[in-house]
Amino acid sequence: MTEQEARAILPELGARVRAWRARRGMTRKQLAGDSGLSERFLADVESGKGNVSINSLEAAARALNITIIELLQDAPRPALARLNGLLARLDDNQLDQAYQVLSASFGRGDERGREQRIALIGLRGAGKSTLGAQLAAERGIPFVELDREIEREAGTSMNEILLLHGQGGYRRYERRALFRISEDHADGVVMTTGGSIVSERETFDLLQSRFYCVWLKANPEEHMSRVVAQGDMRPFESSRGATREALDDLRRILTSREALYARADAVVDTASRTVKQSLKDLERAVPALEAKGIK
Ligand SMILES: Nc1ncnc2c1ncn2[C@@H]1O[C@H](COP(=O)(O)OP(=O)(O)OP(=O)(O)O)[C@@H](O)[C@H]1O
Ligand SMILES: O=C(O)C1=C[C@@H](O)[C@@H](O)[C@H](O)C1
Ligand SMILES: [Mg+2]
Repeated sequence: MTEQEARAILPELGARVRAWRARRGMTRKQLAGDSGLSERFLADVESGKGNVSINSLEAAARALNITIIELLQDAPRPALARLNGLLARLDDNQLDQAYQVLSASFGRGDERGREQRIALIGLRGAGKSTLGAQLAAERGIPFVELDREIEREAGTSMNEILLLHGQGGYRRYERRALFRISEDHADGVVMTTGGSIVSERETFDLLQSRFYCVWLKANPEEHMSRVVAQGDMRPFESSRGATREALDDLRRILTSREALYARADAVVDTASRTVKQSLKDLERAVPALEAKGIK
């Protein structure tokens, strides 16, 4: 973020503090009293001049009886807040059900050709490349690796993209590549993805809206032994192969992503299965192949 962009946030933040204070019907003097901040400081913040610290922001939010997140997020949409309130009471299973119901009514069913575009998601060593290539060959449809398409989009290697443009740049090329691949393959494709694709909501939403997603999973030990066999430990914390540290890191990453991967349309567990068995499981998990031209 440039200094100029950082400064542009301050008037926006000031307007939000003012709007919340108005909604609560609090004078600036009251907010100062309740938060322990000075009236002068609050006046500066509200007019976009004060570069407020996290602690002061927290104090103002608490006095307004909201969380710091609510203070920072975009203007609340009452209908969305009502829905969020309802969803927040559900457990994980109920949330999955709610997601299915909502996406069936309002979601991505109308995306042309979606069911024929298979995206394989999952952690490294899941078998995305191995099984993806075989599934595509069997179906007689193209096989693409998203990471290679991102490199094509950027005209340079993955390392260079990250070096030159950072994570943000990588994600931008990734979204462009996703658009292009889905536009180019109305008659079907099998695509592998990078393990972290689920971690940015906007990208994962785009992926799910245009591709039928299958989570290929395994247990941590198998992920690790498959990755070690390939001799490249990314993204796990290790310079010396399958250390305890690397396995702990893998477990942490898997745990933190499990609920996201689980949003896939289908799950195939490759643990203790041969490649041949998993290919059969994958075939069963994906929609039947439509004859070309029939939509
Ligand atoms: N049941 C199975 N299904 C898939 N692959 C398996 C299975 N059992 C063992 N393997 C082996 O695990 C490895 C999976 O590697 P692969 O490169 O396909 O994973 P990947 O998901 O593409 O990983 P990356 O994210 O690094 O690209 C292969 O060497 C494959 O032979
Ligand atoms: O799971 C991950 O976070 C990653 C997986 C790899 O495919 C690479 O995309 C990168 O090392 C990050
Ligand atoms: Mg791969």
